[in-house]
Amino acid sequence: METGTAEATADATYDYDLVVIGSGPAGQKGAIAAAKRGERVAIVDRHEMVGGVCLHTGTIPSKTVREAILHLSGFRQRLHYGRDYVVSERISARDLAHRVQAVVTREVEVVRNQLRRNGVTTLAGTARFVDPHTVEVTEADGTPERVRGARILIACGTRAARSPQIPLDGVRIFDADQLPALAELPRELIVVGAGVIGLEYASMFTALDIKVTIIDQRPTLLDFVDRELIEALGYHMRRRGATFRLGETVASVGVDAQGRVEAVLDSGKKVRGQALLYTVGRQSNADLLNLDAAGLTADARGRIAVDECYRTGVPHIAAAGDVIGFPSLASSSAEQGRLASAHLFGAPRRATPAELLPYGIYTVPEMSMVGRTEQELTAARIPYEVGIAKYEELAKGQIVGDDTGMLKLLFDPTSLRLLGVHVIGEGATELIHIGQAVLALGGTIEYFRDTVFNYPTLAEAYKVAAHAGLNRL
Ligand SMILES: Cc1cc2nc3c(=O)[nH]c(=O)nc-3n(C[C@H](O)[C@H](O)[C@H](O)COP(=O)(O)OP(=O)(O)OC[C@H]3O[C@@H](n4cnc5c(N)ncnc54)[C@H](O)[C@@H]3O)c2cc1C
Ligand SMILES: NC(=O)c1ccc[n+]([C@@H]2O[C@H](COP(=O)([O-])OP(=O)(O)OC[C@H]3O[C@@H](n4cnc5c(N)ncnc54)[C@H](O)[C@@H]3O)[C@@H](O)[C@H]2O)c1
Repeated sequence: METGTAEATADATYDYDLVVIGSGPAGQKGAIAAAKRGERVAIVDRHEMVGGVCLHTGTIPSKTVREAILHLSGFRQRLHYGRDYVVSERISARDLAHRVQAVVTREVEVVRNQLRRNGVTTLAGTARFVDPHTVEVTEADGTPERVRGARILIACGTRAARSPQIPLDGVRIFDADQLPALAELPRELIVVGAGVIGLEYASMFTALDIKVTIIDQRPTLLDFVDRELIEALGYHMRRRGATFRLGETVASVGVDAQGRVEAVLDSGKKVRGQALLYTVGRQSNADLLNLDAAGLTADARGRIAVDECYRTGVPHIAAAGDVIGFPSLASSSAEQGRLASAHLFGAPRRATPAELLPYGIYTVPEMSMVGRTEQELTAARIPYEVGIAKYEELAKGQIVGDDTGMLKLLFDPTSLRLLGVHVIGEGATELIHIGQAVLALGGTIEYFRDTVFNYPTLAEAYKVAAHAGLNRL
């Protein structure tokens, strides 16, 4: 196996020390990490996709839409001014798209500048392997160019999974990749697939008083999330008019004679609505890479297998991000890209252990977690105690207009070591990092009891929960 910068740069037959396929979080961070070491790096992506799914159709657009909805609907102020309070009487798809466009344009600039400043060459086009060191980059006009890399990082990510039974038109029947470009908001929406994407969008739309029906073949929602949080989410969404049809599989989708979208379920039922969002998972882009030519294979779901150093079966080729599967998050993909790049150049770094990865789920209300759930601890027969703080007990909860949030600490009743943190409510995805730090450092919940937090803050929930937990012992 080739390692070390010297051998790679000494070999004049390579155009680059590293060629990166895909400019999402994994590709970007992998490319920049190598460039910072002084390597010659090229990154390949279609011109209009620089920044990846993360920037153009995934994380950034969806979180911007969420923020725009919460702002324009006056959702956060309803505790103070009543459930009918709105900031803008008519919220259109154009209002949301305008905000997405502004954020994406700015972020694309940031990504392009970062790559340029670090001397990374951007090659516009789609890459496919010709041999294990050569990729052919085909530009939009069809012109091919071949580049040779001493090392290659595959970070080609995913696209929305599609099915011939679901005739997407991007107007009435659409997937998450098409949603940010919608011309009109429906008054009622069917969401097929209650994974993270489906639930995030479904809950955002209920905040706009759009009538949402959520269908999923599984009987329960997001099994990796604390059950109390899921119950709370379901309660809030139902209160805003959402209907859940769980344990039901969608067999096909069509449009009826009245122009209404109709989802036909395996059970024979039909669910009708004005529009349908299809979010049943993601499909890897590895099928477009001609992996055979590189001596690589992907599994049935298009995922490329890697070892703990992100190396594929071909030692000079690494893979990172969604194309390697779990956990398929922008946050972890970026870190995997950095680590893969470091390993490729023989400078290994330690990865964050999986149990310390935080999850942020931007439903309304948002949820976040780190460490273990009650279900996992019970299954592993690990004794635990619980400390809960409700936002209604916090002055800041009242101030920001959230009196339904909750923070839950799970800890060892003997050693008092923190085992898990689960939060639902305003600021959950930010708050979680306090718990993550204590968990990573092997701390106990006495830390929260003995620390002075700013007042008034939502972070104070840690102290309230720690006291509540200790009182139960
Ligand atoms: C709707 C939605 C919301 C999400 N929200 C969150 C969130 O809130 N938080 C979070 O952490 N994660 C979120 N995610 C997941 C996150 O977006 C992904 O985990 C992340 O984008 C994966 O990064 P990546 O680098 O693997 O690839 P991607 O971001 O998928 O980028 C891959 C890039 O590779 C390019 N590419 C593919 N094939 C080729 C080829 N042959 N040649 C050249 N280029 C190629 C593509 O054009 C694309 O630009 C969300 C995803 C979606 C869809
Ligand atoms: N905040 C975040 O971190 C965030 C946000 C969005 C997306 N993501 C990432 O994106 C990835 C993809 O998310 P996703 O929600 O598309 O996929 P998913 O695989 O998580 O969920 C798809 C859901 O669709 C259901 N389903 C599949 N076929 C069906 C059918 N015919 N009828 C009814 N239900 C059906 C499945 O049971 C499943 O619950 C996730 O793995 C996640 O990591 C992360």
